[in-house]
Amino acid sequence: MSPFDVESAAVLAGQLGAPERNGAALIDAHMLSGDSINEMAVAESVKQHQKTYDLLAQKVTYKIGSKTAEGSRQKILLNDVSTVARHGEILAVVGPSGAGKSTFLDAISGRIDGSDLEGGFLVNGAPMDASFRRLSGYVMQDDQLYPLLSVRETLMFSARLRLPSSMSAAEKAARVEKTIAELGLASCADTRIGNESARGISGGEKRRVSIGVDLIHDPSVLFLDEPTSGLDSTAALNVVQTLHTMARARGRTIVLTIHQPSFRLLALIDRLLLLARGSPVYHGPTAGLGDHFRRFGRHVVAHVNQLEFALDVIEELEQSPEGIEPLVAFSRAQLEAAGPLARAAAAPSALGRPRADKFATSFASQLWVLCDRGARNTLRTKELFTARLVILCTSSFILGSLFFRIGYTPFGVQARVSYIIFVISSILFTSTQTLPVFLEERLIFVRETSRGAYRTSAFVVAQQLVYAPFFLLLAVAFCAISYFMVGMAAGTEPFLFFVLSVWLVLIVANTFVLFWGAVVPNVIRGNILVFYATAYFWLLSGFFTPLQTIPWYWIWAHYISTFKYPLEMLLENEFHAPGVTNRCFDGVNDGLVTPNCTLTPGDILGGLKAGGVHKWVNTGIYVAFFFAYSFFFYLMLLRQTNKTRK
Ligand SMILES: Nc1ncnc2c1ncn2[C@@H]1O[C@H](COP(=O)(O)OP(=O)(O)OP(=O)(O)O)[C@@H](O)[C@H]1O
Repeated sequence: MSPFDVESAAVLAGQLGAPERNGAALIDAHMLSGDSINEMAVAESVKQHQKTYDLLAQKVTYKIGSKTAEGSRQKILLNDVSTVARHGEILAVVGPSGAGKSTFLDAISGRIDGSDLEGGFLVNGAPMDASFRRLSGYVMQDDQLYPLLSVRETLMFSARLRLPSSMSAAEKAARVEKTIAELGLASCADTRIGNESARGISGGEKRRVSIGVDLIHDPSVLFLDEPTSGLDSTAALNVVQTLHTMARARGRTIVLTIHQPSFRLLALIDRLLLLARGSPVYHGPTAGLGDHFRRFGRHVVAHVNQLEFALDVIEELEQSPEGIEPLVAFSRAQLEAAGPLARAAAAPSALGRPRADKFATSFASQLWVLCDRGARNTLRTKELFTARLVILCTSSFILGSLFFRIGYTPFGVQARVSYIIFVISSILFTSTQTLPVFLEERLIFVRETSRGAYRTSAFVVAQQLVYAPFFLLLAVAFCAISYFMVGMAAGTEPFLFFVLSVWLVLIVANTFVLFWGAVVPNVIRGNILVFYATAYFWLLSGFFTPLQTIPWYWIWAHYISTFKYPLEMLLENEFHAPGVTNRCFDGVNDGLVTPNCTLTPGDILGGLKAGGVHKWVNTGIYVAFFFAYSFFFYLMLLRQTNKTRK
């Protein structure tokens, strides 16, 4: 073992800087050092890359549930687990199914919060804080990727978001190509990711793309939950080989969970944390696992995968009357005999406190990339784009033919009002189309922003910028078909105002749905919530329930109704239009308003309680609604980003 290796382990133990290291720390340092480490390479990498991180988990216990009067309903998911993950190494968290591997990975990566988590985590000797999440990458067990982007596009967007602006586009593209080659994705680089409805790349390839997305910016610390699941043995070996090289060559710290690794794969792993029912039953160099079990009284047969053997022993003990307790107690005693894993370090170690540069790129650059990605996804999502365009155009044509060329009669009034109400309600009630698409995107958003890929504000603005032109196209297409068929107020200004209003209704309705999409856990609840909220806004818009009949405690709902403002805007636009305002609608005096006219546009607006506020004032209020919902959407997303397992 080189002096460097001993020293860095001692650093981890919080002993660096002490004039004399005591025996326990040195034992600890020796225990922490893996024999298989290519010391020169790691030492060299430390020289080149100052940002290397060592993690220490100290006596971590995680319980869920609560203690009740009748007894404890608590479940212990992690029980007094301590471990160390060093730069330049791979630490694998292993154990039978349900042992707590993913839970431990969540804990050490800062994804578990709250009073149920006991013990502590140190990063280079300093307590782990929120900034740590930004400098580390986390590859989840579920692949959360945009199904309509190709492999190359997916990796390129990740590179554009996560690599610094100082890198040229060519350098970023080169990094993407290198990642594609390293992960063996060349043959499917231009294939779309796909999903249940549209077949794309295979499950194993998806796994590798997910890893690539988080590898591309070369994070200092990388957590991977089951990176080899769904991969054949060669592909699994390639992935772990890539991680191994990354750890060695660049001094990265890698922590992963893994199920039954093969012999060859195990050789690439430096350190193991073996868990059984949430308790540690071995922690140390991979090569030491056999010895540990030998000391426990179980002799590993030669040429047998040591980990497989250990898992078999655990399973056998679990079936026995005394359970795994003897092994847990033995392992604890071994750990204690070796000395404390680390002394709590009050001061940050020489490797430095974790420093997370907030974001790799500027707000403008993030916005540009997110708009580019959002536009591609929207254009390729048929339910959002083509289908919605076709539905709105068809609906507009049906409406136009139903109220074709209505005149200036009482029926004309009814038809105009019905047309306006139908336009608003059909848009508001069909806006939930965005919900399922957004809920899928939300998972990707959380994955990306929780690791500091971009600002939440950039995402919110990009969402609006991507949708706005698309909604303008829908509004123009819809109005161009039915507005003239119905024979609404003639003239450029009323028509353009009508288009503007329809556009705003589409935008506000979409923002309203996005806001709920950031709150609700699933599509069903989201649909119900949006539907009922919209239905009550409709009821309380003032059209069905006159303002004076609404109980005082529901008046607030009238003023925040998403129907009220566009309804008044469009009614005023129609009945105050130059060509309509002097028309008589009583059916007798069809023509200009005369003293005998019994139904003037003023009477109509008065009866509908509209026109009291200028249409541009209502427009201003409606635009304010858009900003308010966008802001709430932003706040809810921020909550999602910072959400941790409680
Ligand atoms: N929210 C929860 N409520 C109750 N039990 C939970 C909860 N989360 C996890 N568990 C339980 O905690 C244990 C550890 O779960 P975890 O997912 O960490 O195991 P694992 O070792 O990663 O399993 P696998 O290899 O099957 O993925 C399991 O028994 C699981 O059922």
